[in-house]
Amino acid sequence: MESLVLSDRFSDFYHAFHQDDQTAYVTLGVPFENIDPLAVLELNGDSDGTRFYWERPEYEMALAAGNKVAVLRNSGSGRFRNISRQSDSLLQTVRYFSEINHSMAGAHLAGGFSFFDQSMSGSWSSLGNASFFLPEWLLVRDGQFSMINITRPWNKKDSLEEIQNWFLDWINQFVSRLSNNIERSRILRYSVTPGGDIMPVESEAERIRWIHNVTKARQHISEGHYRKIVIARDLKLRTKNKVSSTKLVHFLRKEYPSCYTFMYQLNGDATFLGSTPEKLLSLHSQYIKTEALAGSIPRGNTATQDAILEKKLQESSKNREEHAYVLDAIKDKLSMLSDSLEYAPEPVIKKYANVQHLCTPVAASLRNNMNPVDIIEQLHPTPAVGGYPELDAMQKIQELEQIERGWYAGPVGWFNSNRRAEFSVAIRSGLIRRNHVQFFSGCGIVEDSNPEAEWEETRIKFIPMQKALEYALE
Ligand SMILES: C=C(O[C@@H]1C=C(C(=O)O)C=C[C@H]1O)C(=O)O
Repeated sequence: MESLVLSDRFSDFYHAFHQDDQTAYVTLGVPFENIDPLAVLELNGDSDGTRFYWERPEYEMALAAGNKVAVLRNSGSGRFRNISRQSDSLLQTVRYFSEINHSMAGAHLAGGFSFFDQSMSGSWSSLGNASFFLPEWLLVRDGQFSMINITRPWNKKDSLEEIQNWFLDWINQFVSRLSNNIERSRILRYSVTPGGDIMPVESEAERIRWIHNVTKARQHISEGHYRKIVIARDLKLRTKNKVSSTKLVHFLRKEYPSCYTFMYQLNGDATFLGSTPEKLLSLHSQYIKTEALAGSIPRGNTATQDAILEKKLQESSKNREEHAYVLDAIKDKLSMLSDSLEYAPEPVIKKYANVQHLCTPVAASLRNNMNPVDIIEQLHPTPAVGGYPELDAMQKIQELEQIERGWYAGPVGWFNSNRRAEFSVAIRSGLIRRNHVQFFSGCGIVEDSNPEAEWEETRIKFIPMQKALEYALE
C-alpha cells in the first residue's frame, strides 16, 4: 500500500471543506487487498476493544470494523428517533473522499438496539439500549472487490500534506501490523487447540418452570388476551478456557452460510454474537427488503424424512397461523412507508442445518428517502419475535420469560452515509463476557402449541451456538 497516491481531486476536496465549521471528521475510502475481513479483525487484535463483524456468505459480502471514532448511545422509548437524529447530525459532519464509486464507499455506523427499551443491567450494560459506533476503519469485501474506509477527527489546522501523510502512515502501519501478526500466526500454526470443559448451568426445575409459563401463555391466548406470543429462554454456561470470539464467528459463518453471522463489542466489555437466519431490513436506493420468518420444524436425518417434515410444515395450520401474524404485521407496518409492496403468495421453506422455517420475502419501495433507523422503528418487533397483537403480547413477555432479553431478538446491523443499510433480527445469539456465556432461544406460541414440543424446538435452536462455543475455546 506504500504506493497510495491521492489524486488532485483530494486537494480540491481538501480546499472545499477545510475551512468549514461543520466538518468534524474526514473519511477516506481506498481499494484494499482482497483479504478476509474476519482475518483482519483477528490479526488486528483488540485495539480499543470496539469491534464489529458482519457476514452472510451466500451474499458474498463481509464487513469488519474496529476502533471507535464516535459513539452514539441512547435509552428509553425514544431511542430509535434519537439515534436517527444523532446519526443524521453526525454523518453531516463527516466529509468523505474516495476515488471509488461504490455504495459501501462512505462513513458507516455499526451497532444495534436491545429488544425492550427498559434499562439494561449486568453484562448488557456496556451495549445499552441502543449503541452505534463510527469506526476508525471499516473493511468491506464485496465479491472479489475489497476496500477500506478510514475515518479520523478533523482539525482545521491540518495542512493538506499533513492529512495526506496521516492517512498514508495509518495504512502503512495497519498493513505492517497485519503482516507481522500473520508471521506470528504461521509460527503457531501447528499448535494444538486444547479445548476445555463447558459447564452448563441448567436444571430440570428450569425446564418445568418454562413449560409451565408456556402453558400459561396458551391459557392467555384461549382467554383472548393475544393470539401469539414469543417465549424465549436462556442457556447459561461457564467455560474453563478463554473463548475466542473471532474463532466462534469463523465457525458460525462456515456452518451457516445462509445466515447473518455478526459480532459486536463496545469498549472491550461483553461481546454479543450469533448467526441468525432472519433479515429485518436491507435498504438500497430506497428499496427495502424484509421477510416474515416464522413456523419451524426440525431437519430430517434422511432426504425422505426431511421432505416429509417439509411437507408437514407447509401443511401445518398451527405453523401457518404463527407465520400469517408476522406477514400481516409487516404488511401493515410497511404500507405506512410505501405504496408498492411485493410478497410471495405462499411461504417458501428455508432450510438451515438443524431446522426449517416458513419464510415469505417482502420487498417495497420507500415513498420518501428515510433514515434506516426510522424504518427499523416501524418494523421492530415483528410478531416473529414479539407477538400479536404486538402491544398486548409485549406486555406479557417479560412476566412469562423471567430473563433479561438484552439484545437478543433486537435489530443489529449497519448503515452508511449513502443510505444503504442491512439489519438482522439477532436471534440464535449469545452474550459472552470473560468465561460467562449466555445463549438465547425462543419460539412462537399459539393456541395449538404443545409446550413440550416448544421446549424441544428451543433446544434445537441452541445447537449452533453450543457447537460454535466448543470450537472456540482456546
Ligand atoms: C424466536 C426465535 O425464532 C423465531 C421463531 C420461530 C418459530 O417459532 O417458528 C421461527 C423463526 C423465528 O422467527 C429464536 O430462534 O429465538
